[in-house]
Amino acid sequence: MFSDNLIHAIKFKNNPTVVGLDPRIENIPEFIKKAAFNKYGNNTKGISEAIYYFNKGIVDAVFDVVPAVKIQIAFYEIYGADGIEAFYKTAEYAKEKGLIVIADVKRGDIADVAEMYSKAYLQNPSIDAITINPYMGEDTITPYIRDVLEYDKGLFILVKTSNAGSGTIQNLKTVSGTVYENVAYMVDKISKLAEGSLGYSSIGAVVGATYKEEAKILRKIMPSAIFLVPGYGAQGATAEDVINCFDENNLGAIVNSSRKVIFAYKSQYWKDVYSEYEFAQAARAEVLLMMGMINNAFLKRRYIAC
Ligand SMILES: O=c1ccn([C@@H]2O[C@H](COP(=O)(O)O)[C@@H](O)[C@H]2O)c(=O)[nH]1
Repeated sequence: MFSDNLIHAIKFKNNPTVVGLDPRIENIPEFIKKAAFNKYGNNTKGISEAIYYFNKGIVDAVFDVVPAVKIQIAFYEIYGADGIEAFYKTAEYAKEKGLIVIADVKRGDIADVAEMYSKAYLQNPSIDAITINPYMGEDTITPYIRDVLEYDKGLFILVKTSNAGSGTIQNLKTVSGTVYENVAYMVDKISKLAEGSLGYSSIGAVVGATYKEEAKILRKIMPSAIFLVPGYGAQGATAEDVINCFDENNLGAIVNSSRKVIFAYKSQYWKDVYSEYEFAQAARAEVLLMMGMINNAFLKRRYIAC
């Protein structure tokens, strides 16, 4: 089952971090762009080849230390069919390297249309899980639930997102709590349908790392949901901020970092250590640092509790 596989991978690697493959062409090393553009031209094909080559380097550098990658489809869609090809080639490559592949597609539409989106991703052998937007209502997520069970895949439902403006809608108060709490109650109910042998569900929630207090509330409302936690690093959240997303066993969450990891070679911290030719080693160093920070935060939490 998806949730069992994810929990096993997190335990095996002792690492709950996920590398986000959100390639921005302007940040990809010049030597990669030069090679791809010389071969295919500075067009959607050349850019998509550069992206794929870059992603491959990142995957090769981190596959043994992280359980999963999250691929944000927007960075591929922008390059049309060539970009989509790079998206699927990246997913296939990551899968070949034994990684769990999360496609961050944030779909949401009426049920008839959702059925198409659901099949498009959840039937694909290279994709293990997707993100969806539930804000059109419970009926719109039913097709995904069916496919999660049929194809043994995972689902991460947006509950409380990491962006600064998420409160304008998600924090609105209703007679039964905030909007995001109500969505969490719905996710909790649905997640019971897909619980694995380790007590975690293949139907999880997206909870932003940038909302520490909300995460504490949400952890209680959805005890068996695995949280996909974006917002670490580039959006400002730290290991201390994500700790509330984890349960008392230090499980139940995976923390994503995209820009901060994949473009680490350009950062203030690593730029004097790694050259652009060593972009992948820099990403590995950043991810190991993140892993260390989160594992330290677990120790600190236990120490304080004693
Ligand atoms: O609430 C959300 C949901 C998804 N995301 C996605 O996570 C990454 C964040 O990238 P960083 O570079 O680490 O900031 C990106 O793919 C978003 O689409 C999110 O940020 N917040």
